Amino acid sequence: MILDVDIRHEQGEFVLDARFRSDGKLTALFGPSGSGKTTIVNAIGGLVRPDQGRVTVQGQVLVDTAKNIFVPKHRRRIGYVFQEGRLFPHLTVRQNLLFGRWFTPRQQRRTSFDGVVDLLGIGHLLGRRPSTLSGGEKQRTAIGRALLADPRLLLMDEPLASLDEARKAEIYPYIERLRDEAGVPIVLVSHSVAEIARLATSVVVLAEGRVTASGPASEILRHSHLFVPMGLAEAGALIDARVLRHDDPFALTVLQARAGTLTVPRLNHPVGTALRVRLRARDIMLSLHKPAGMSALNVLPGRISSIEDSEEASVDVQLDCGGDGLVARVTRKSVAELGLRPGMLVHAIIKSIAFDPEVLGAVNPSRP
Ligand SMILES: Nc1ncnc2c1ncn2[C@@H]1O[C@H](COP(=O)(O)OP(=O)(O)OP(=O)(O)O)[C@@H](O)[C@H]1O
Repeated sequence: MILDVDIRHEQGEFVLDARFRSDGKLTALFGPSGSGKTTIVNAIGGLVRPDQGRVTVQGQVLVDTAKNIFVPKHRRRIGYVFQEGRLFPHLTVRQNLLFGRWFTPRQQRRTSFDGVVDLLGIGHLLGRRPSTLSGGEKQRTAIGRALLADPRLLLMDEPLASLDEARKAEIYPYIERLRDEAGVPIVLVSHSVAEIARLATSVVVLAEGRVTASGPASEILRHSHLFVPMGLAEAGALIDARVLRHDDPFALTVLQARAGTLTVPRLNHPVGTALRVRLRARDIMLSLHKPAGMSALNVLPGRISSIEDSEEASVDVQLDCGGDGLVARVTRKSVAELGLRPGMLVHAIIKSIAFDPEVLGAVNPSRP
């Protein structure tokens, strides 16, 4: 188990009572402001000493109040990346990066300087000072500095929150590479469902100091009731696909998923690239028959696996489409009128514009 957290902690009026385990390469902590995300990150990093409980990272007990264990933060080998990179302004990028190394004894250094510089694409910035860098370049340098200390775990507390959408899109591929190549598990605090859908392998949902759900990202994101009240409109399926071919005359790309083929606006990824695609529940309609004479390009046959039991106007209908789990958010009225029930064969209709370029993340991205 990469991460095992079971803590209680009081802070003024606020009571944190959180328990979760994660084996994910990138665990996202998700929840409204004040739900306790930063407090958990700080308890893992050693900045907060919980009143009670245990924190274990990669098998090492960092906190166990029952045994009076509290490993001080400088002995935890946990890297931190904050919202605003916190680089040293008077040092160059190279010196900032090397600063990360000073605290790691030479014989424990496993990460290569050149490898990190290459992974984060910051070789051309080494002689510059932080004041001359863009927000995204600063964050890549801050990530590099944390990685060069050979951390057991990397904590990222809203590292992209201060960046605009364009800068975020620029940095996502680097975080994906970090997740897939660097071998250092990551805990990421995020408010953004789109960001989590793109980056997370596991998700822990928090509300008022408690864990309301946790598990693999593909499972958690499929259930909109887990996201109330923040992300109802954002819930959806995450499925794996590959670029099958490009249809240049029409500026389209065809993807192959287990569920079938999906046509999306032209992507720049080469044929064969593995992608993670998010299909939002609200963007999917259901039909009993294979539709004819309509403009939607994506129609996937599937079987209803379950229908949410709810008093609300809309409900989640979970589908199994050739082994891919999809979810459609439809009105309860439609469920009644179409006579939808588990086991039934239906067609999920998805408009190609429902594919959101920002969440089409490469699973094993090529070097940008
Ligand atoms: N030192 C402190 N003393 C008293 N209360 C605190 C202290 N630090 C945090 N809190 C309270 O603890 C609660 C949880 O804070 P925390 O920063 O963990 O939330 P969060 O989920 O990270 O929020 P955000 O998304 O806004 O960063 C909040 O109600 C906050 O006001």
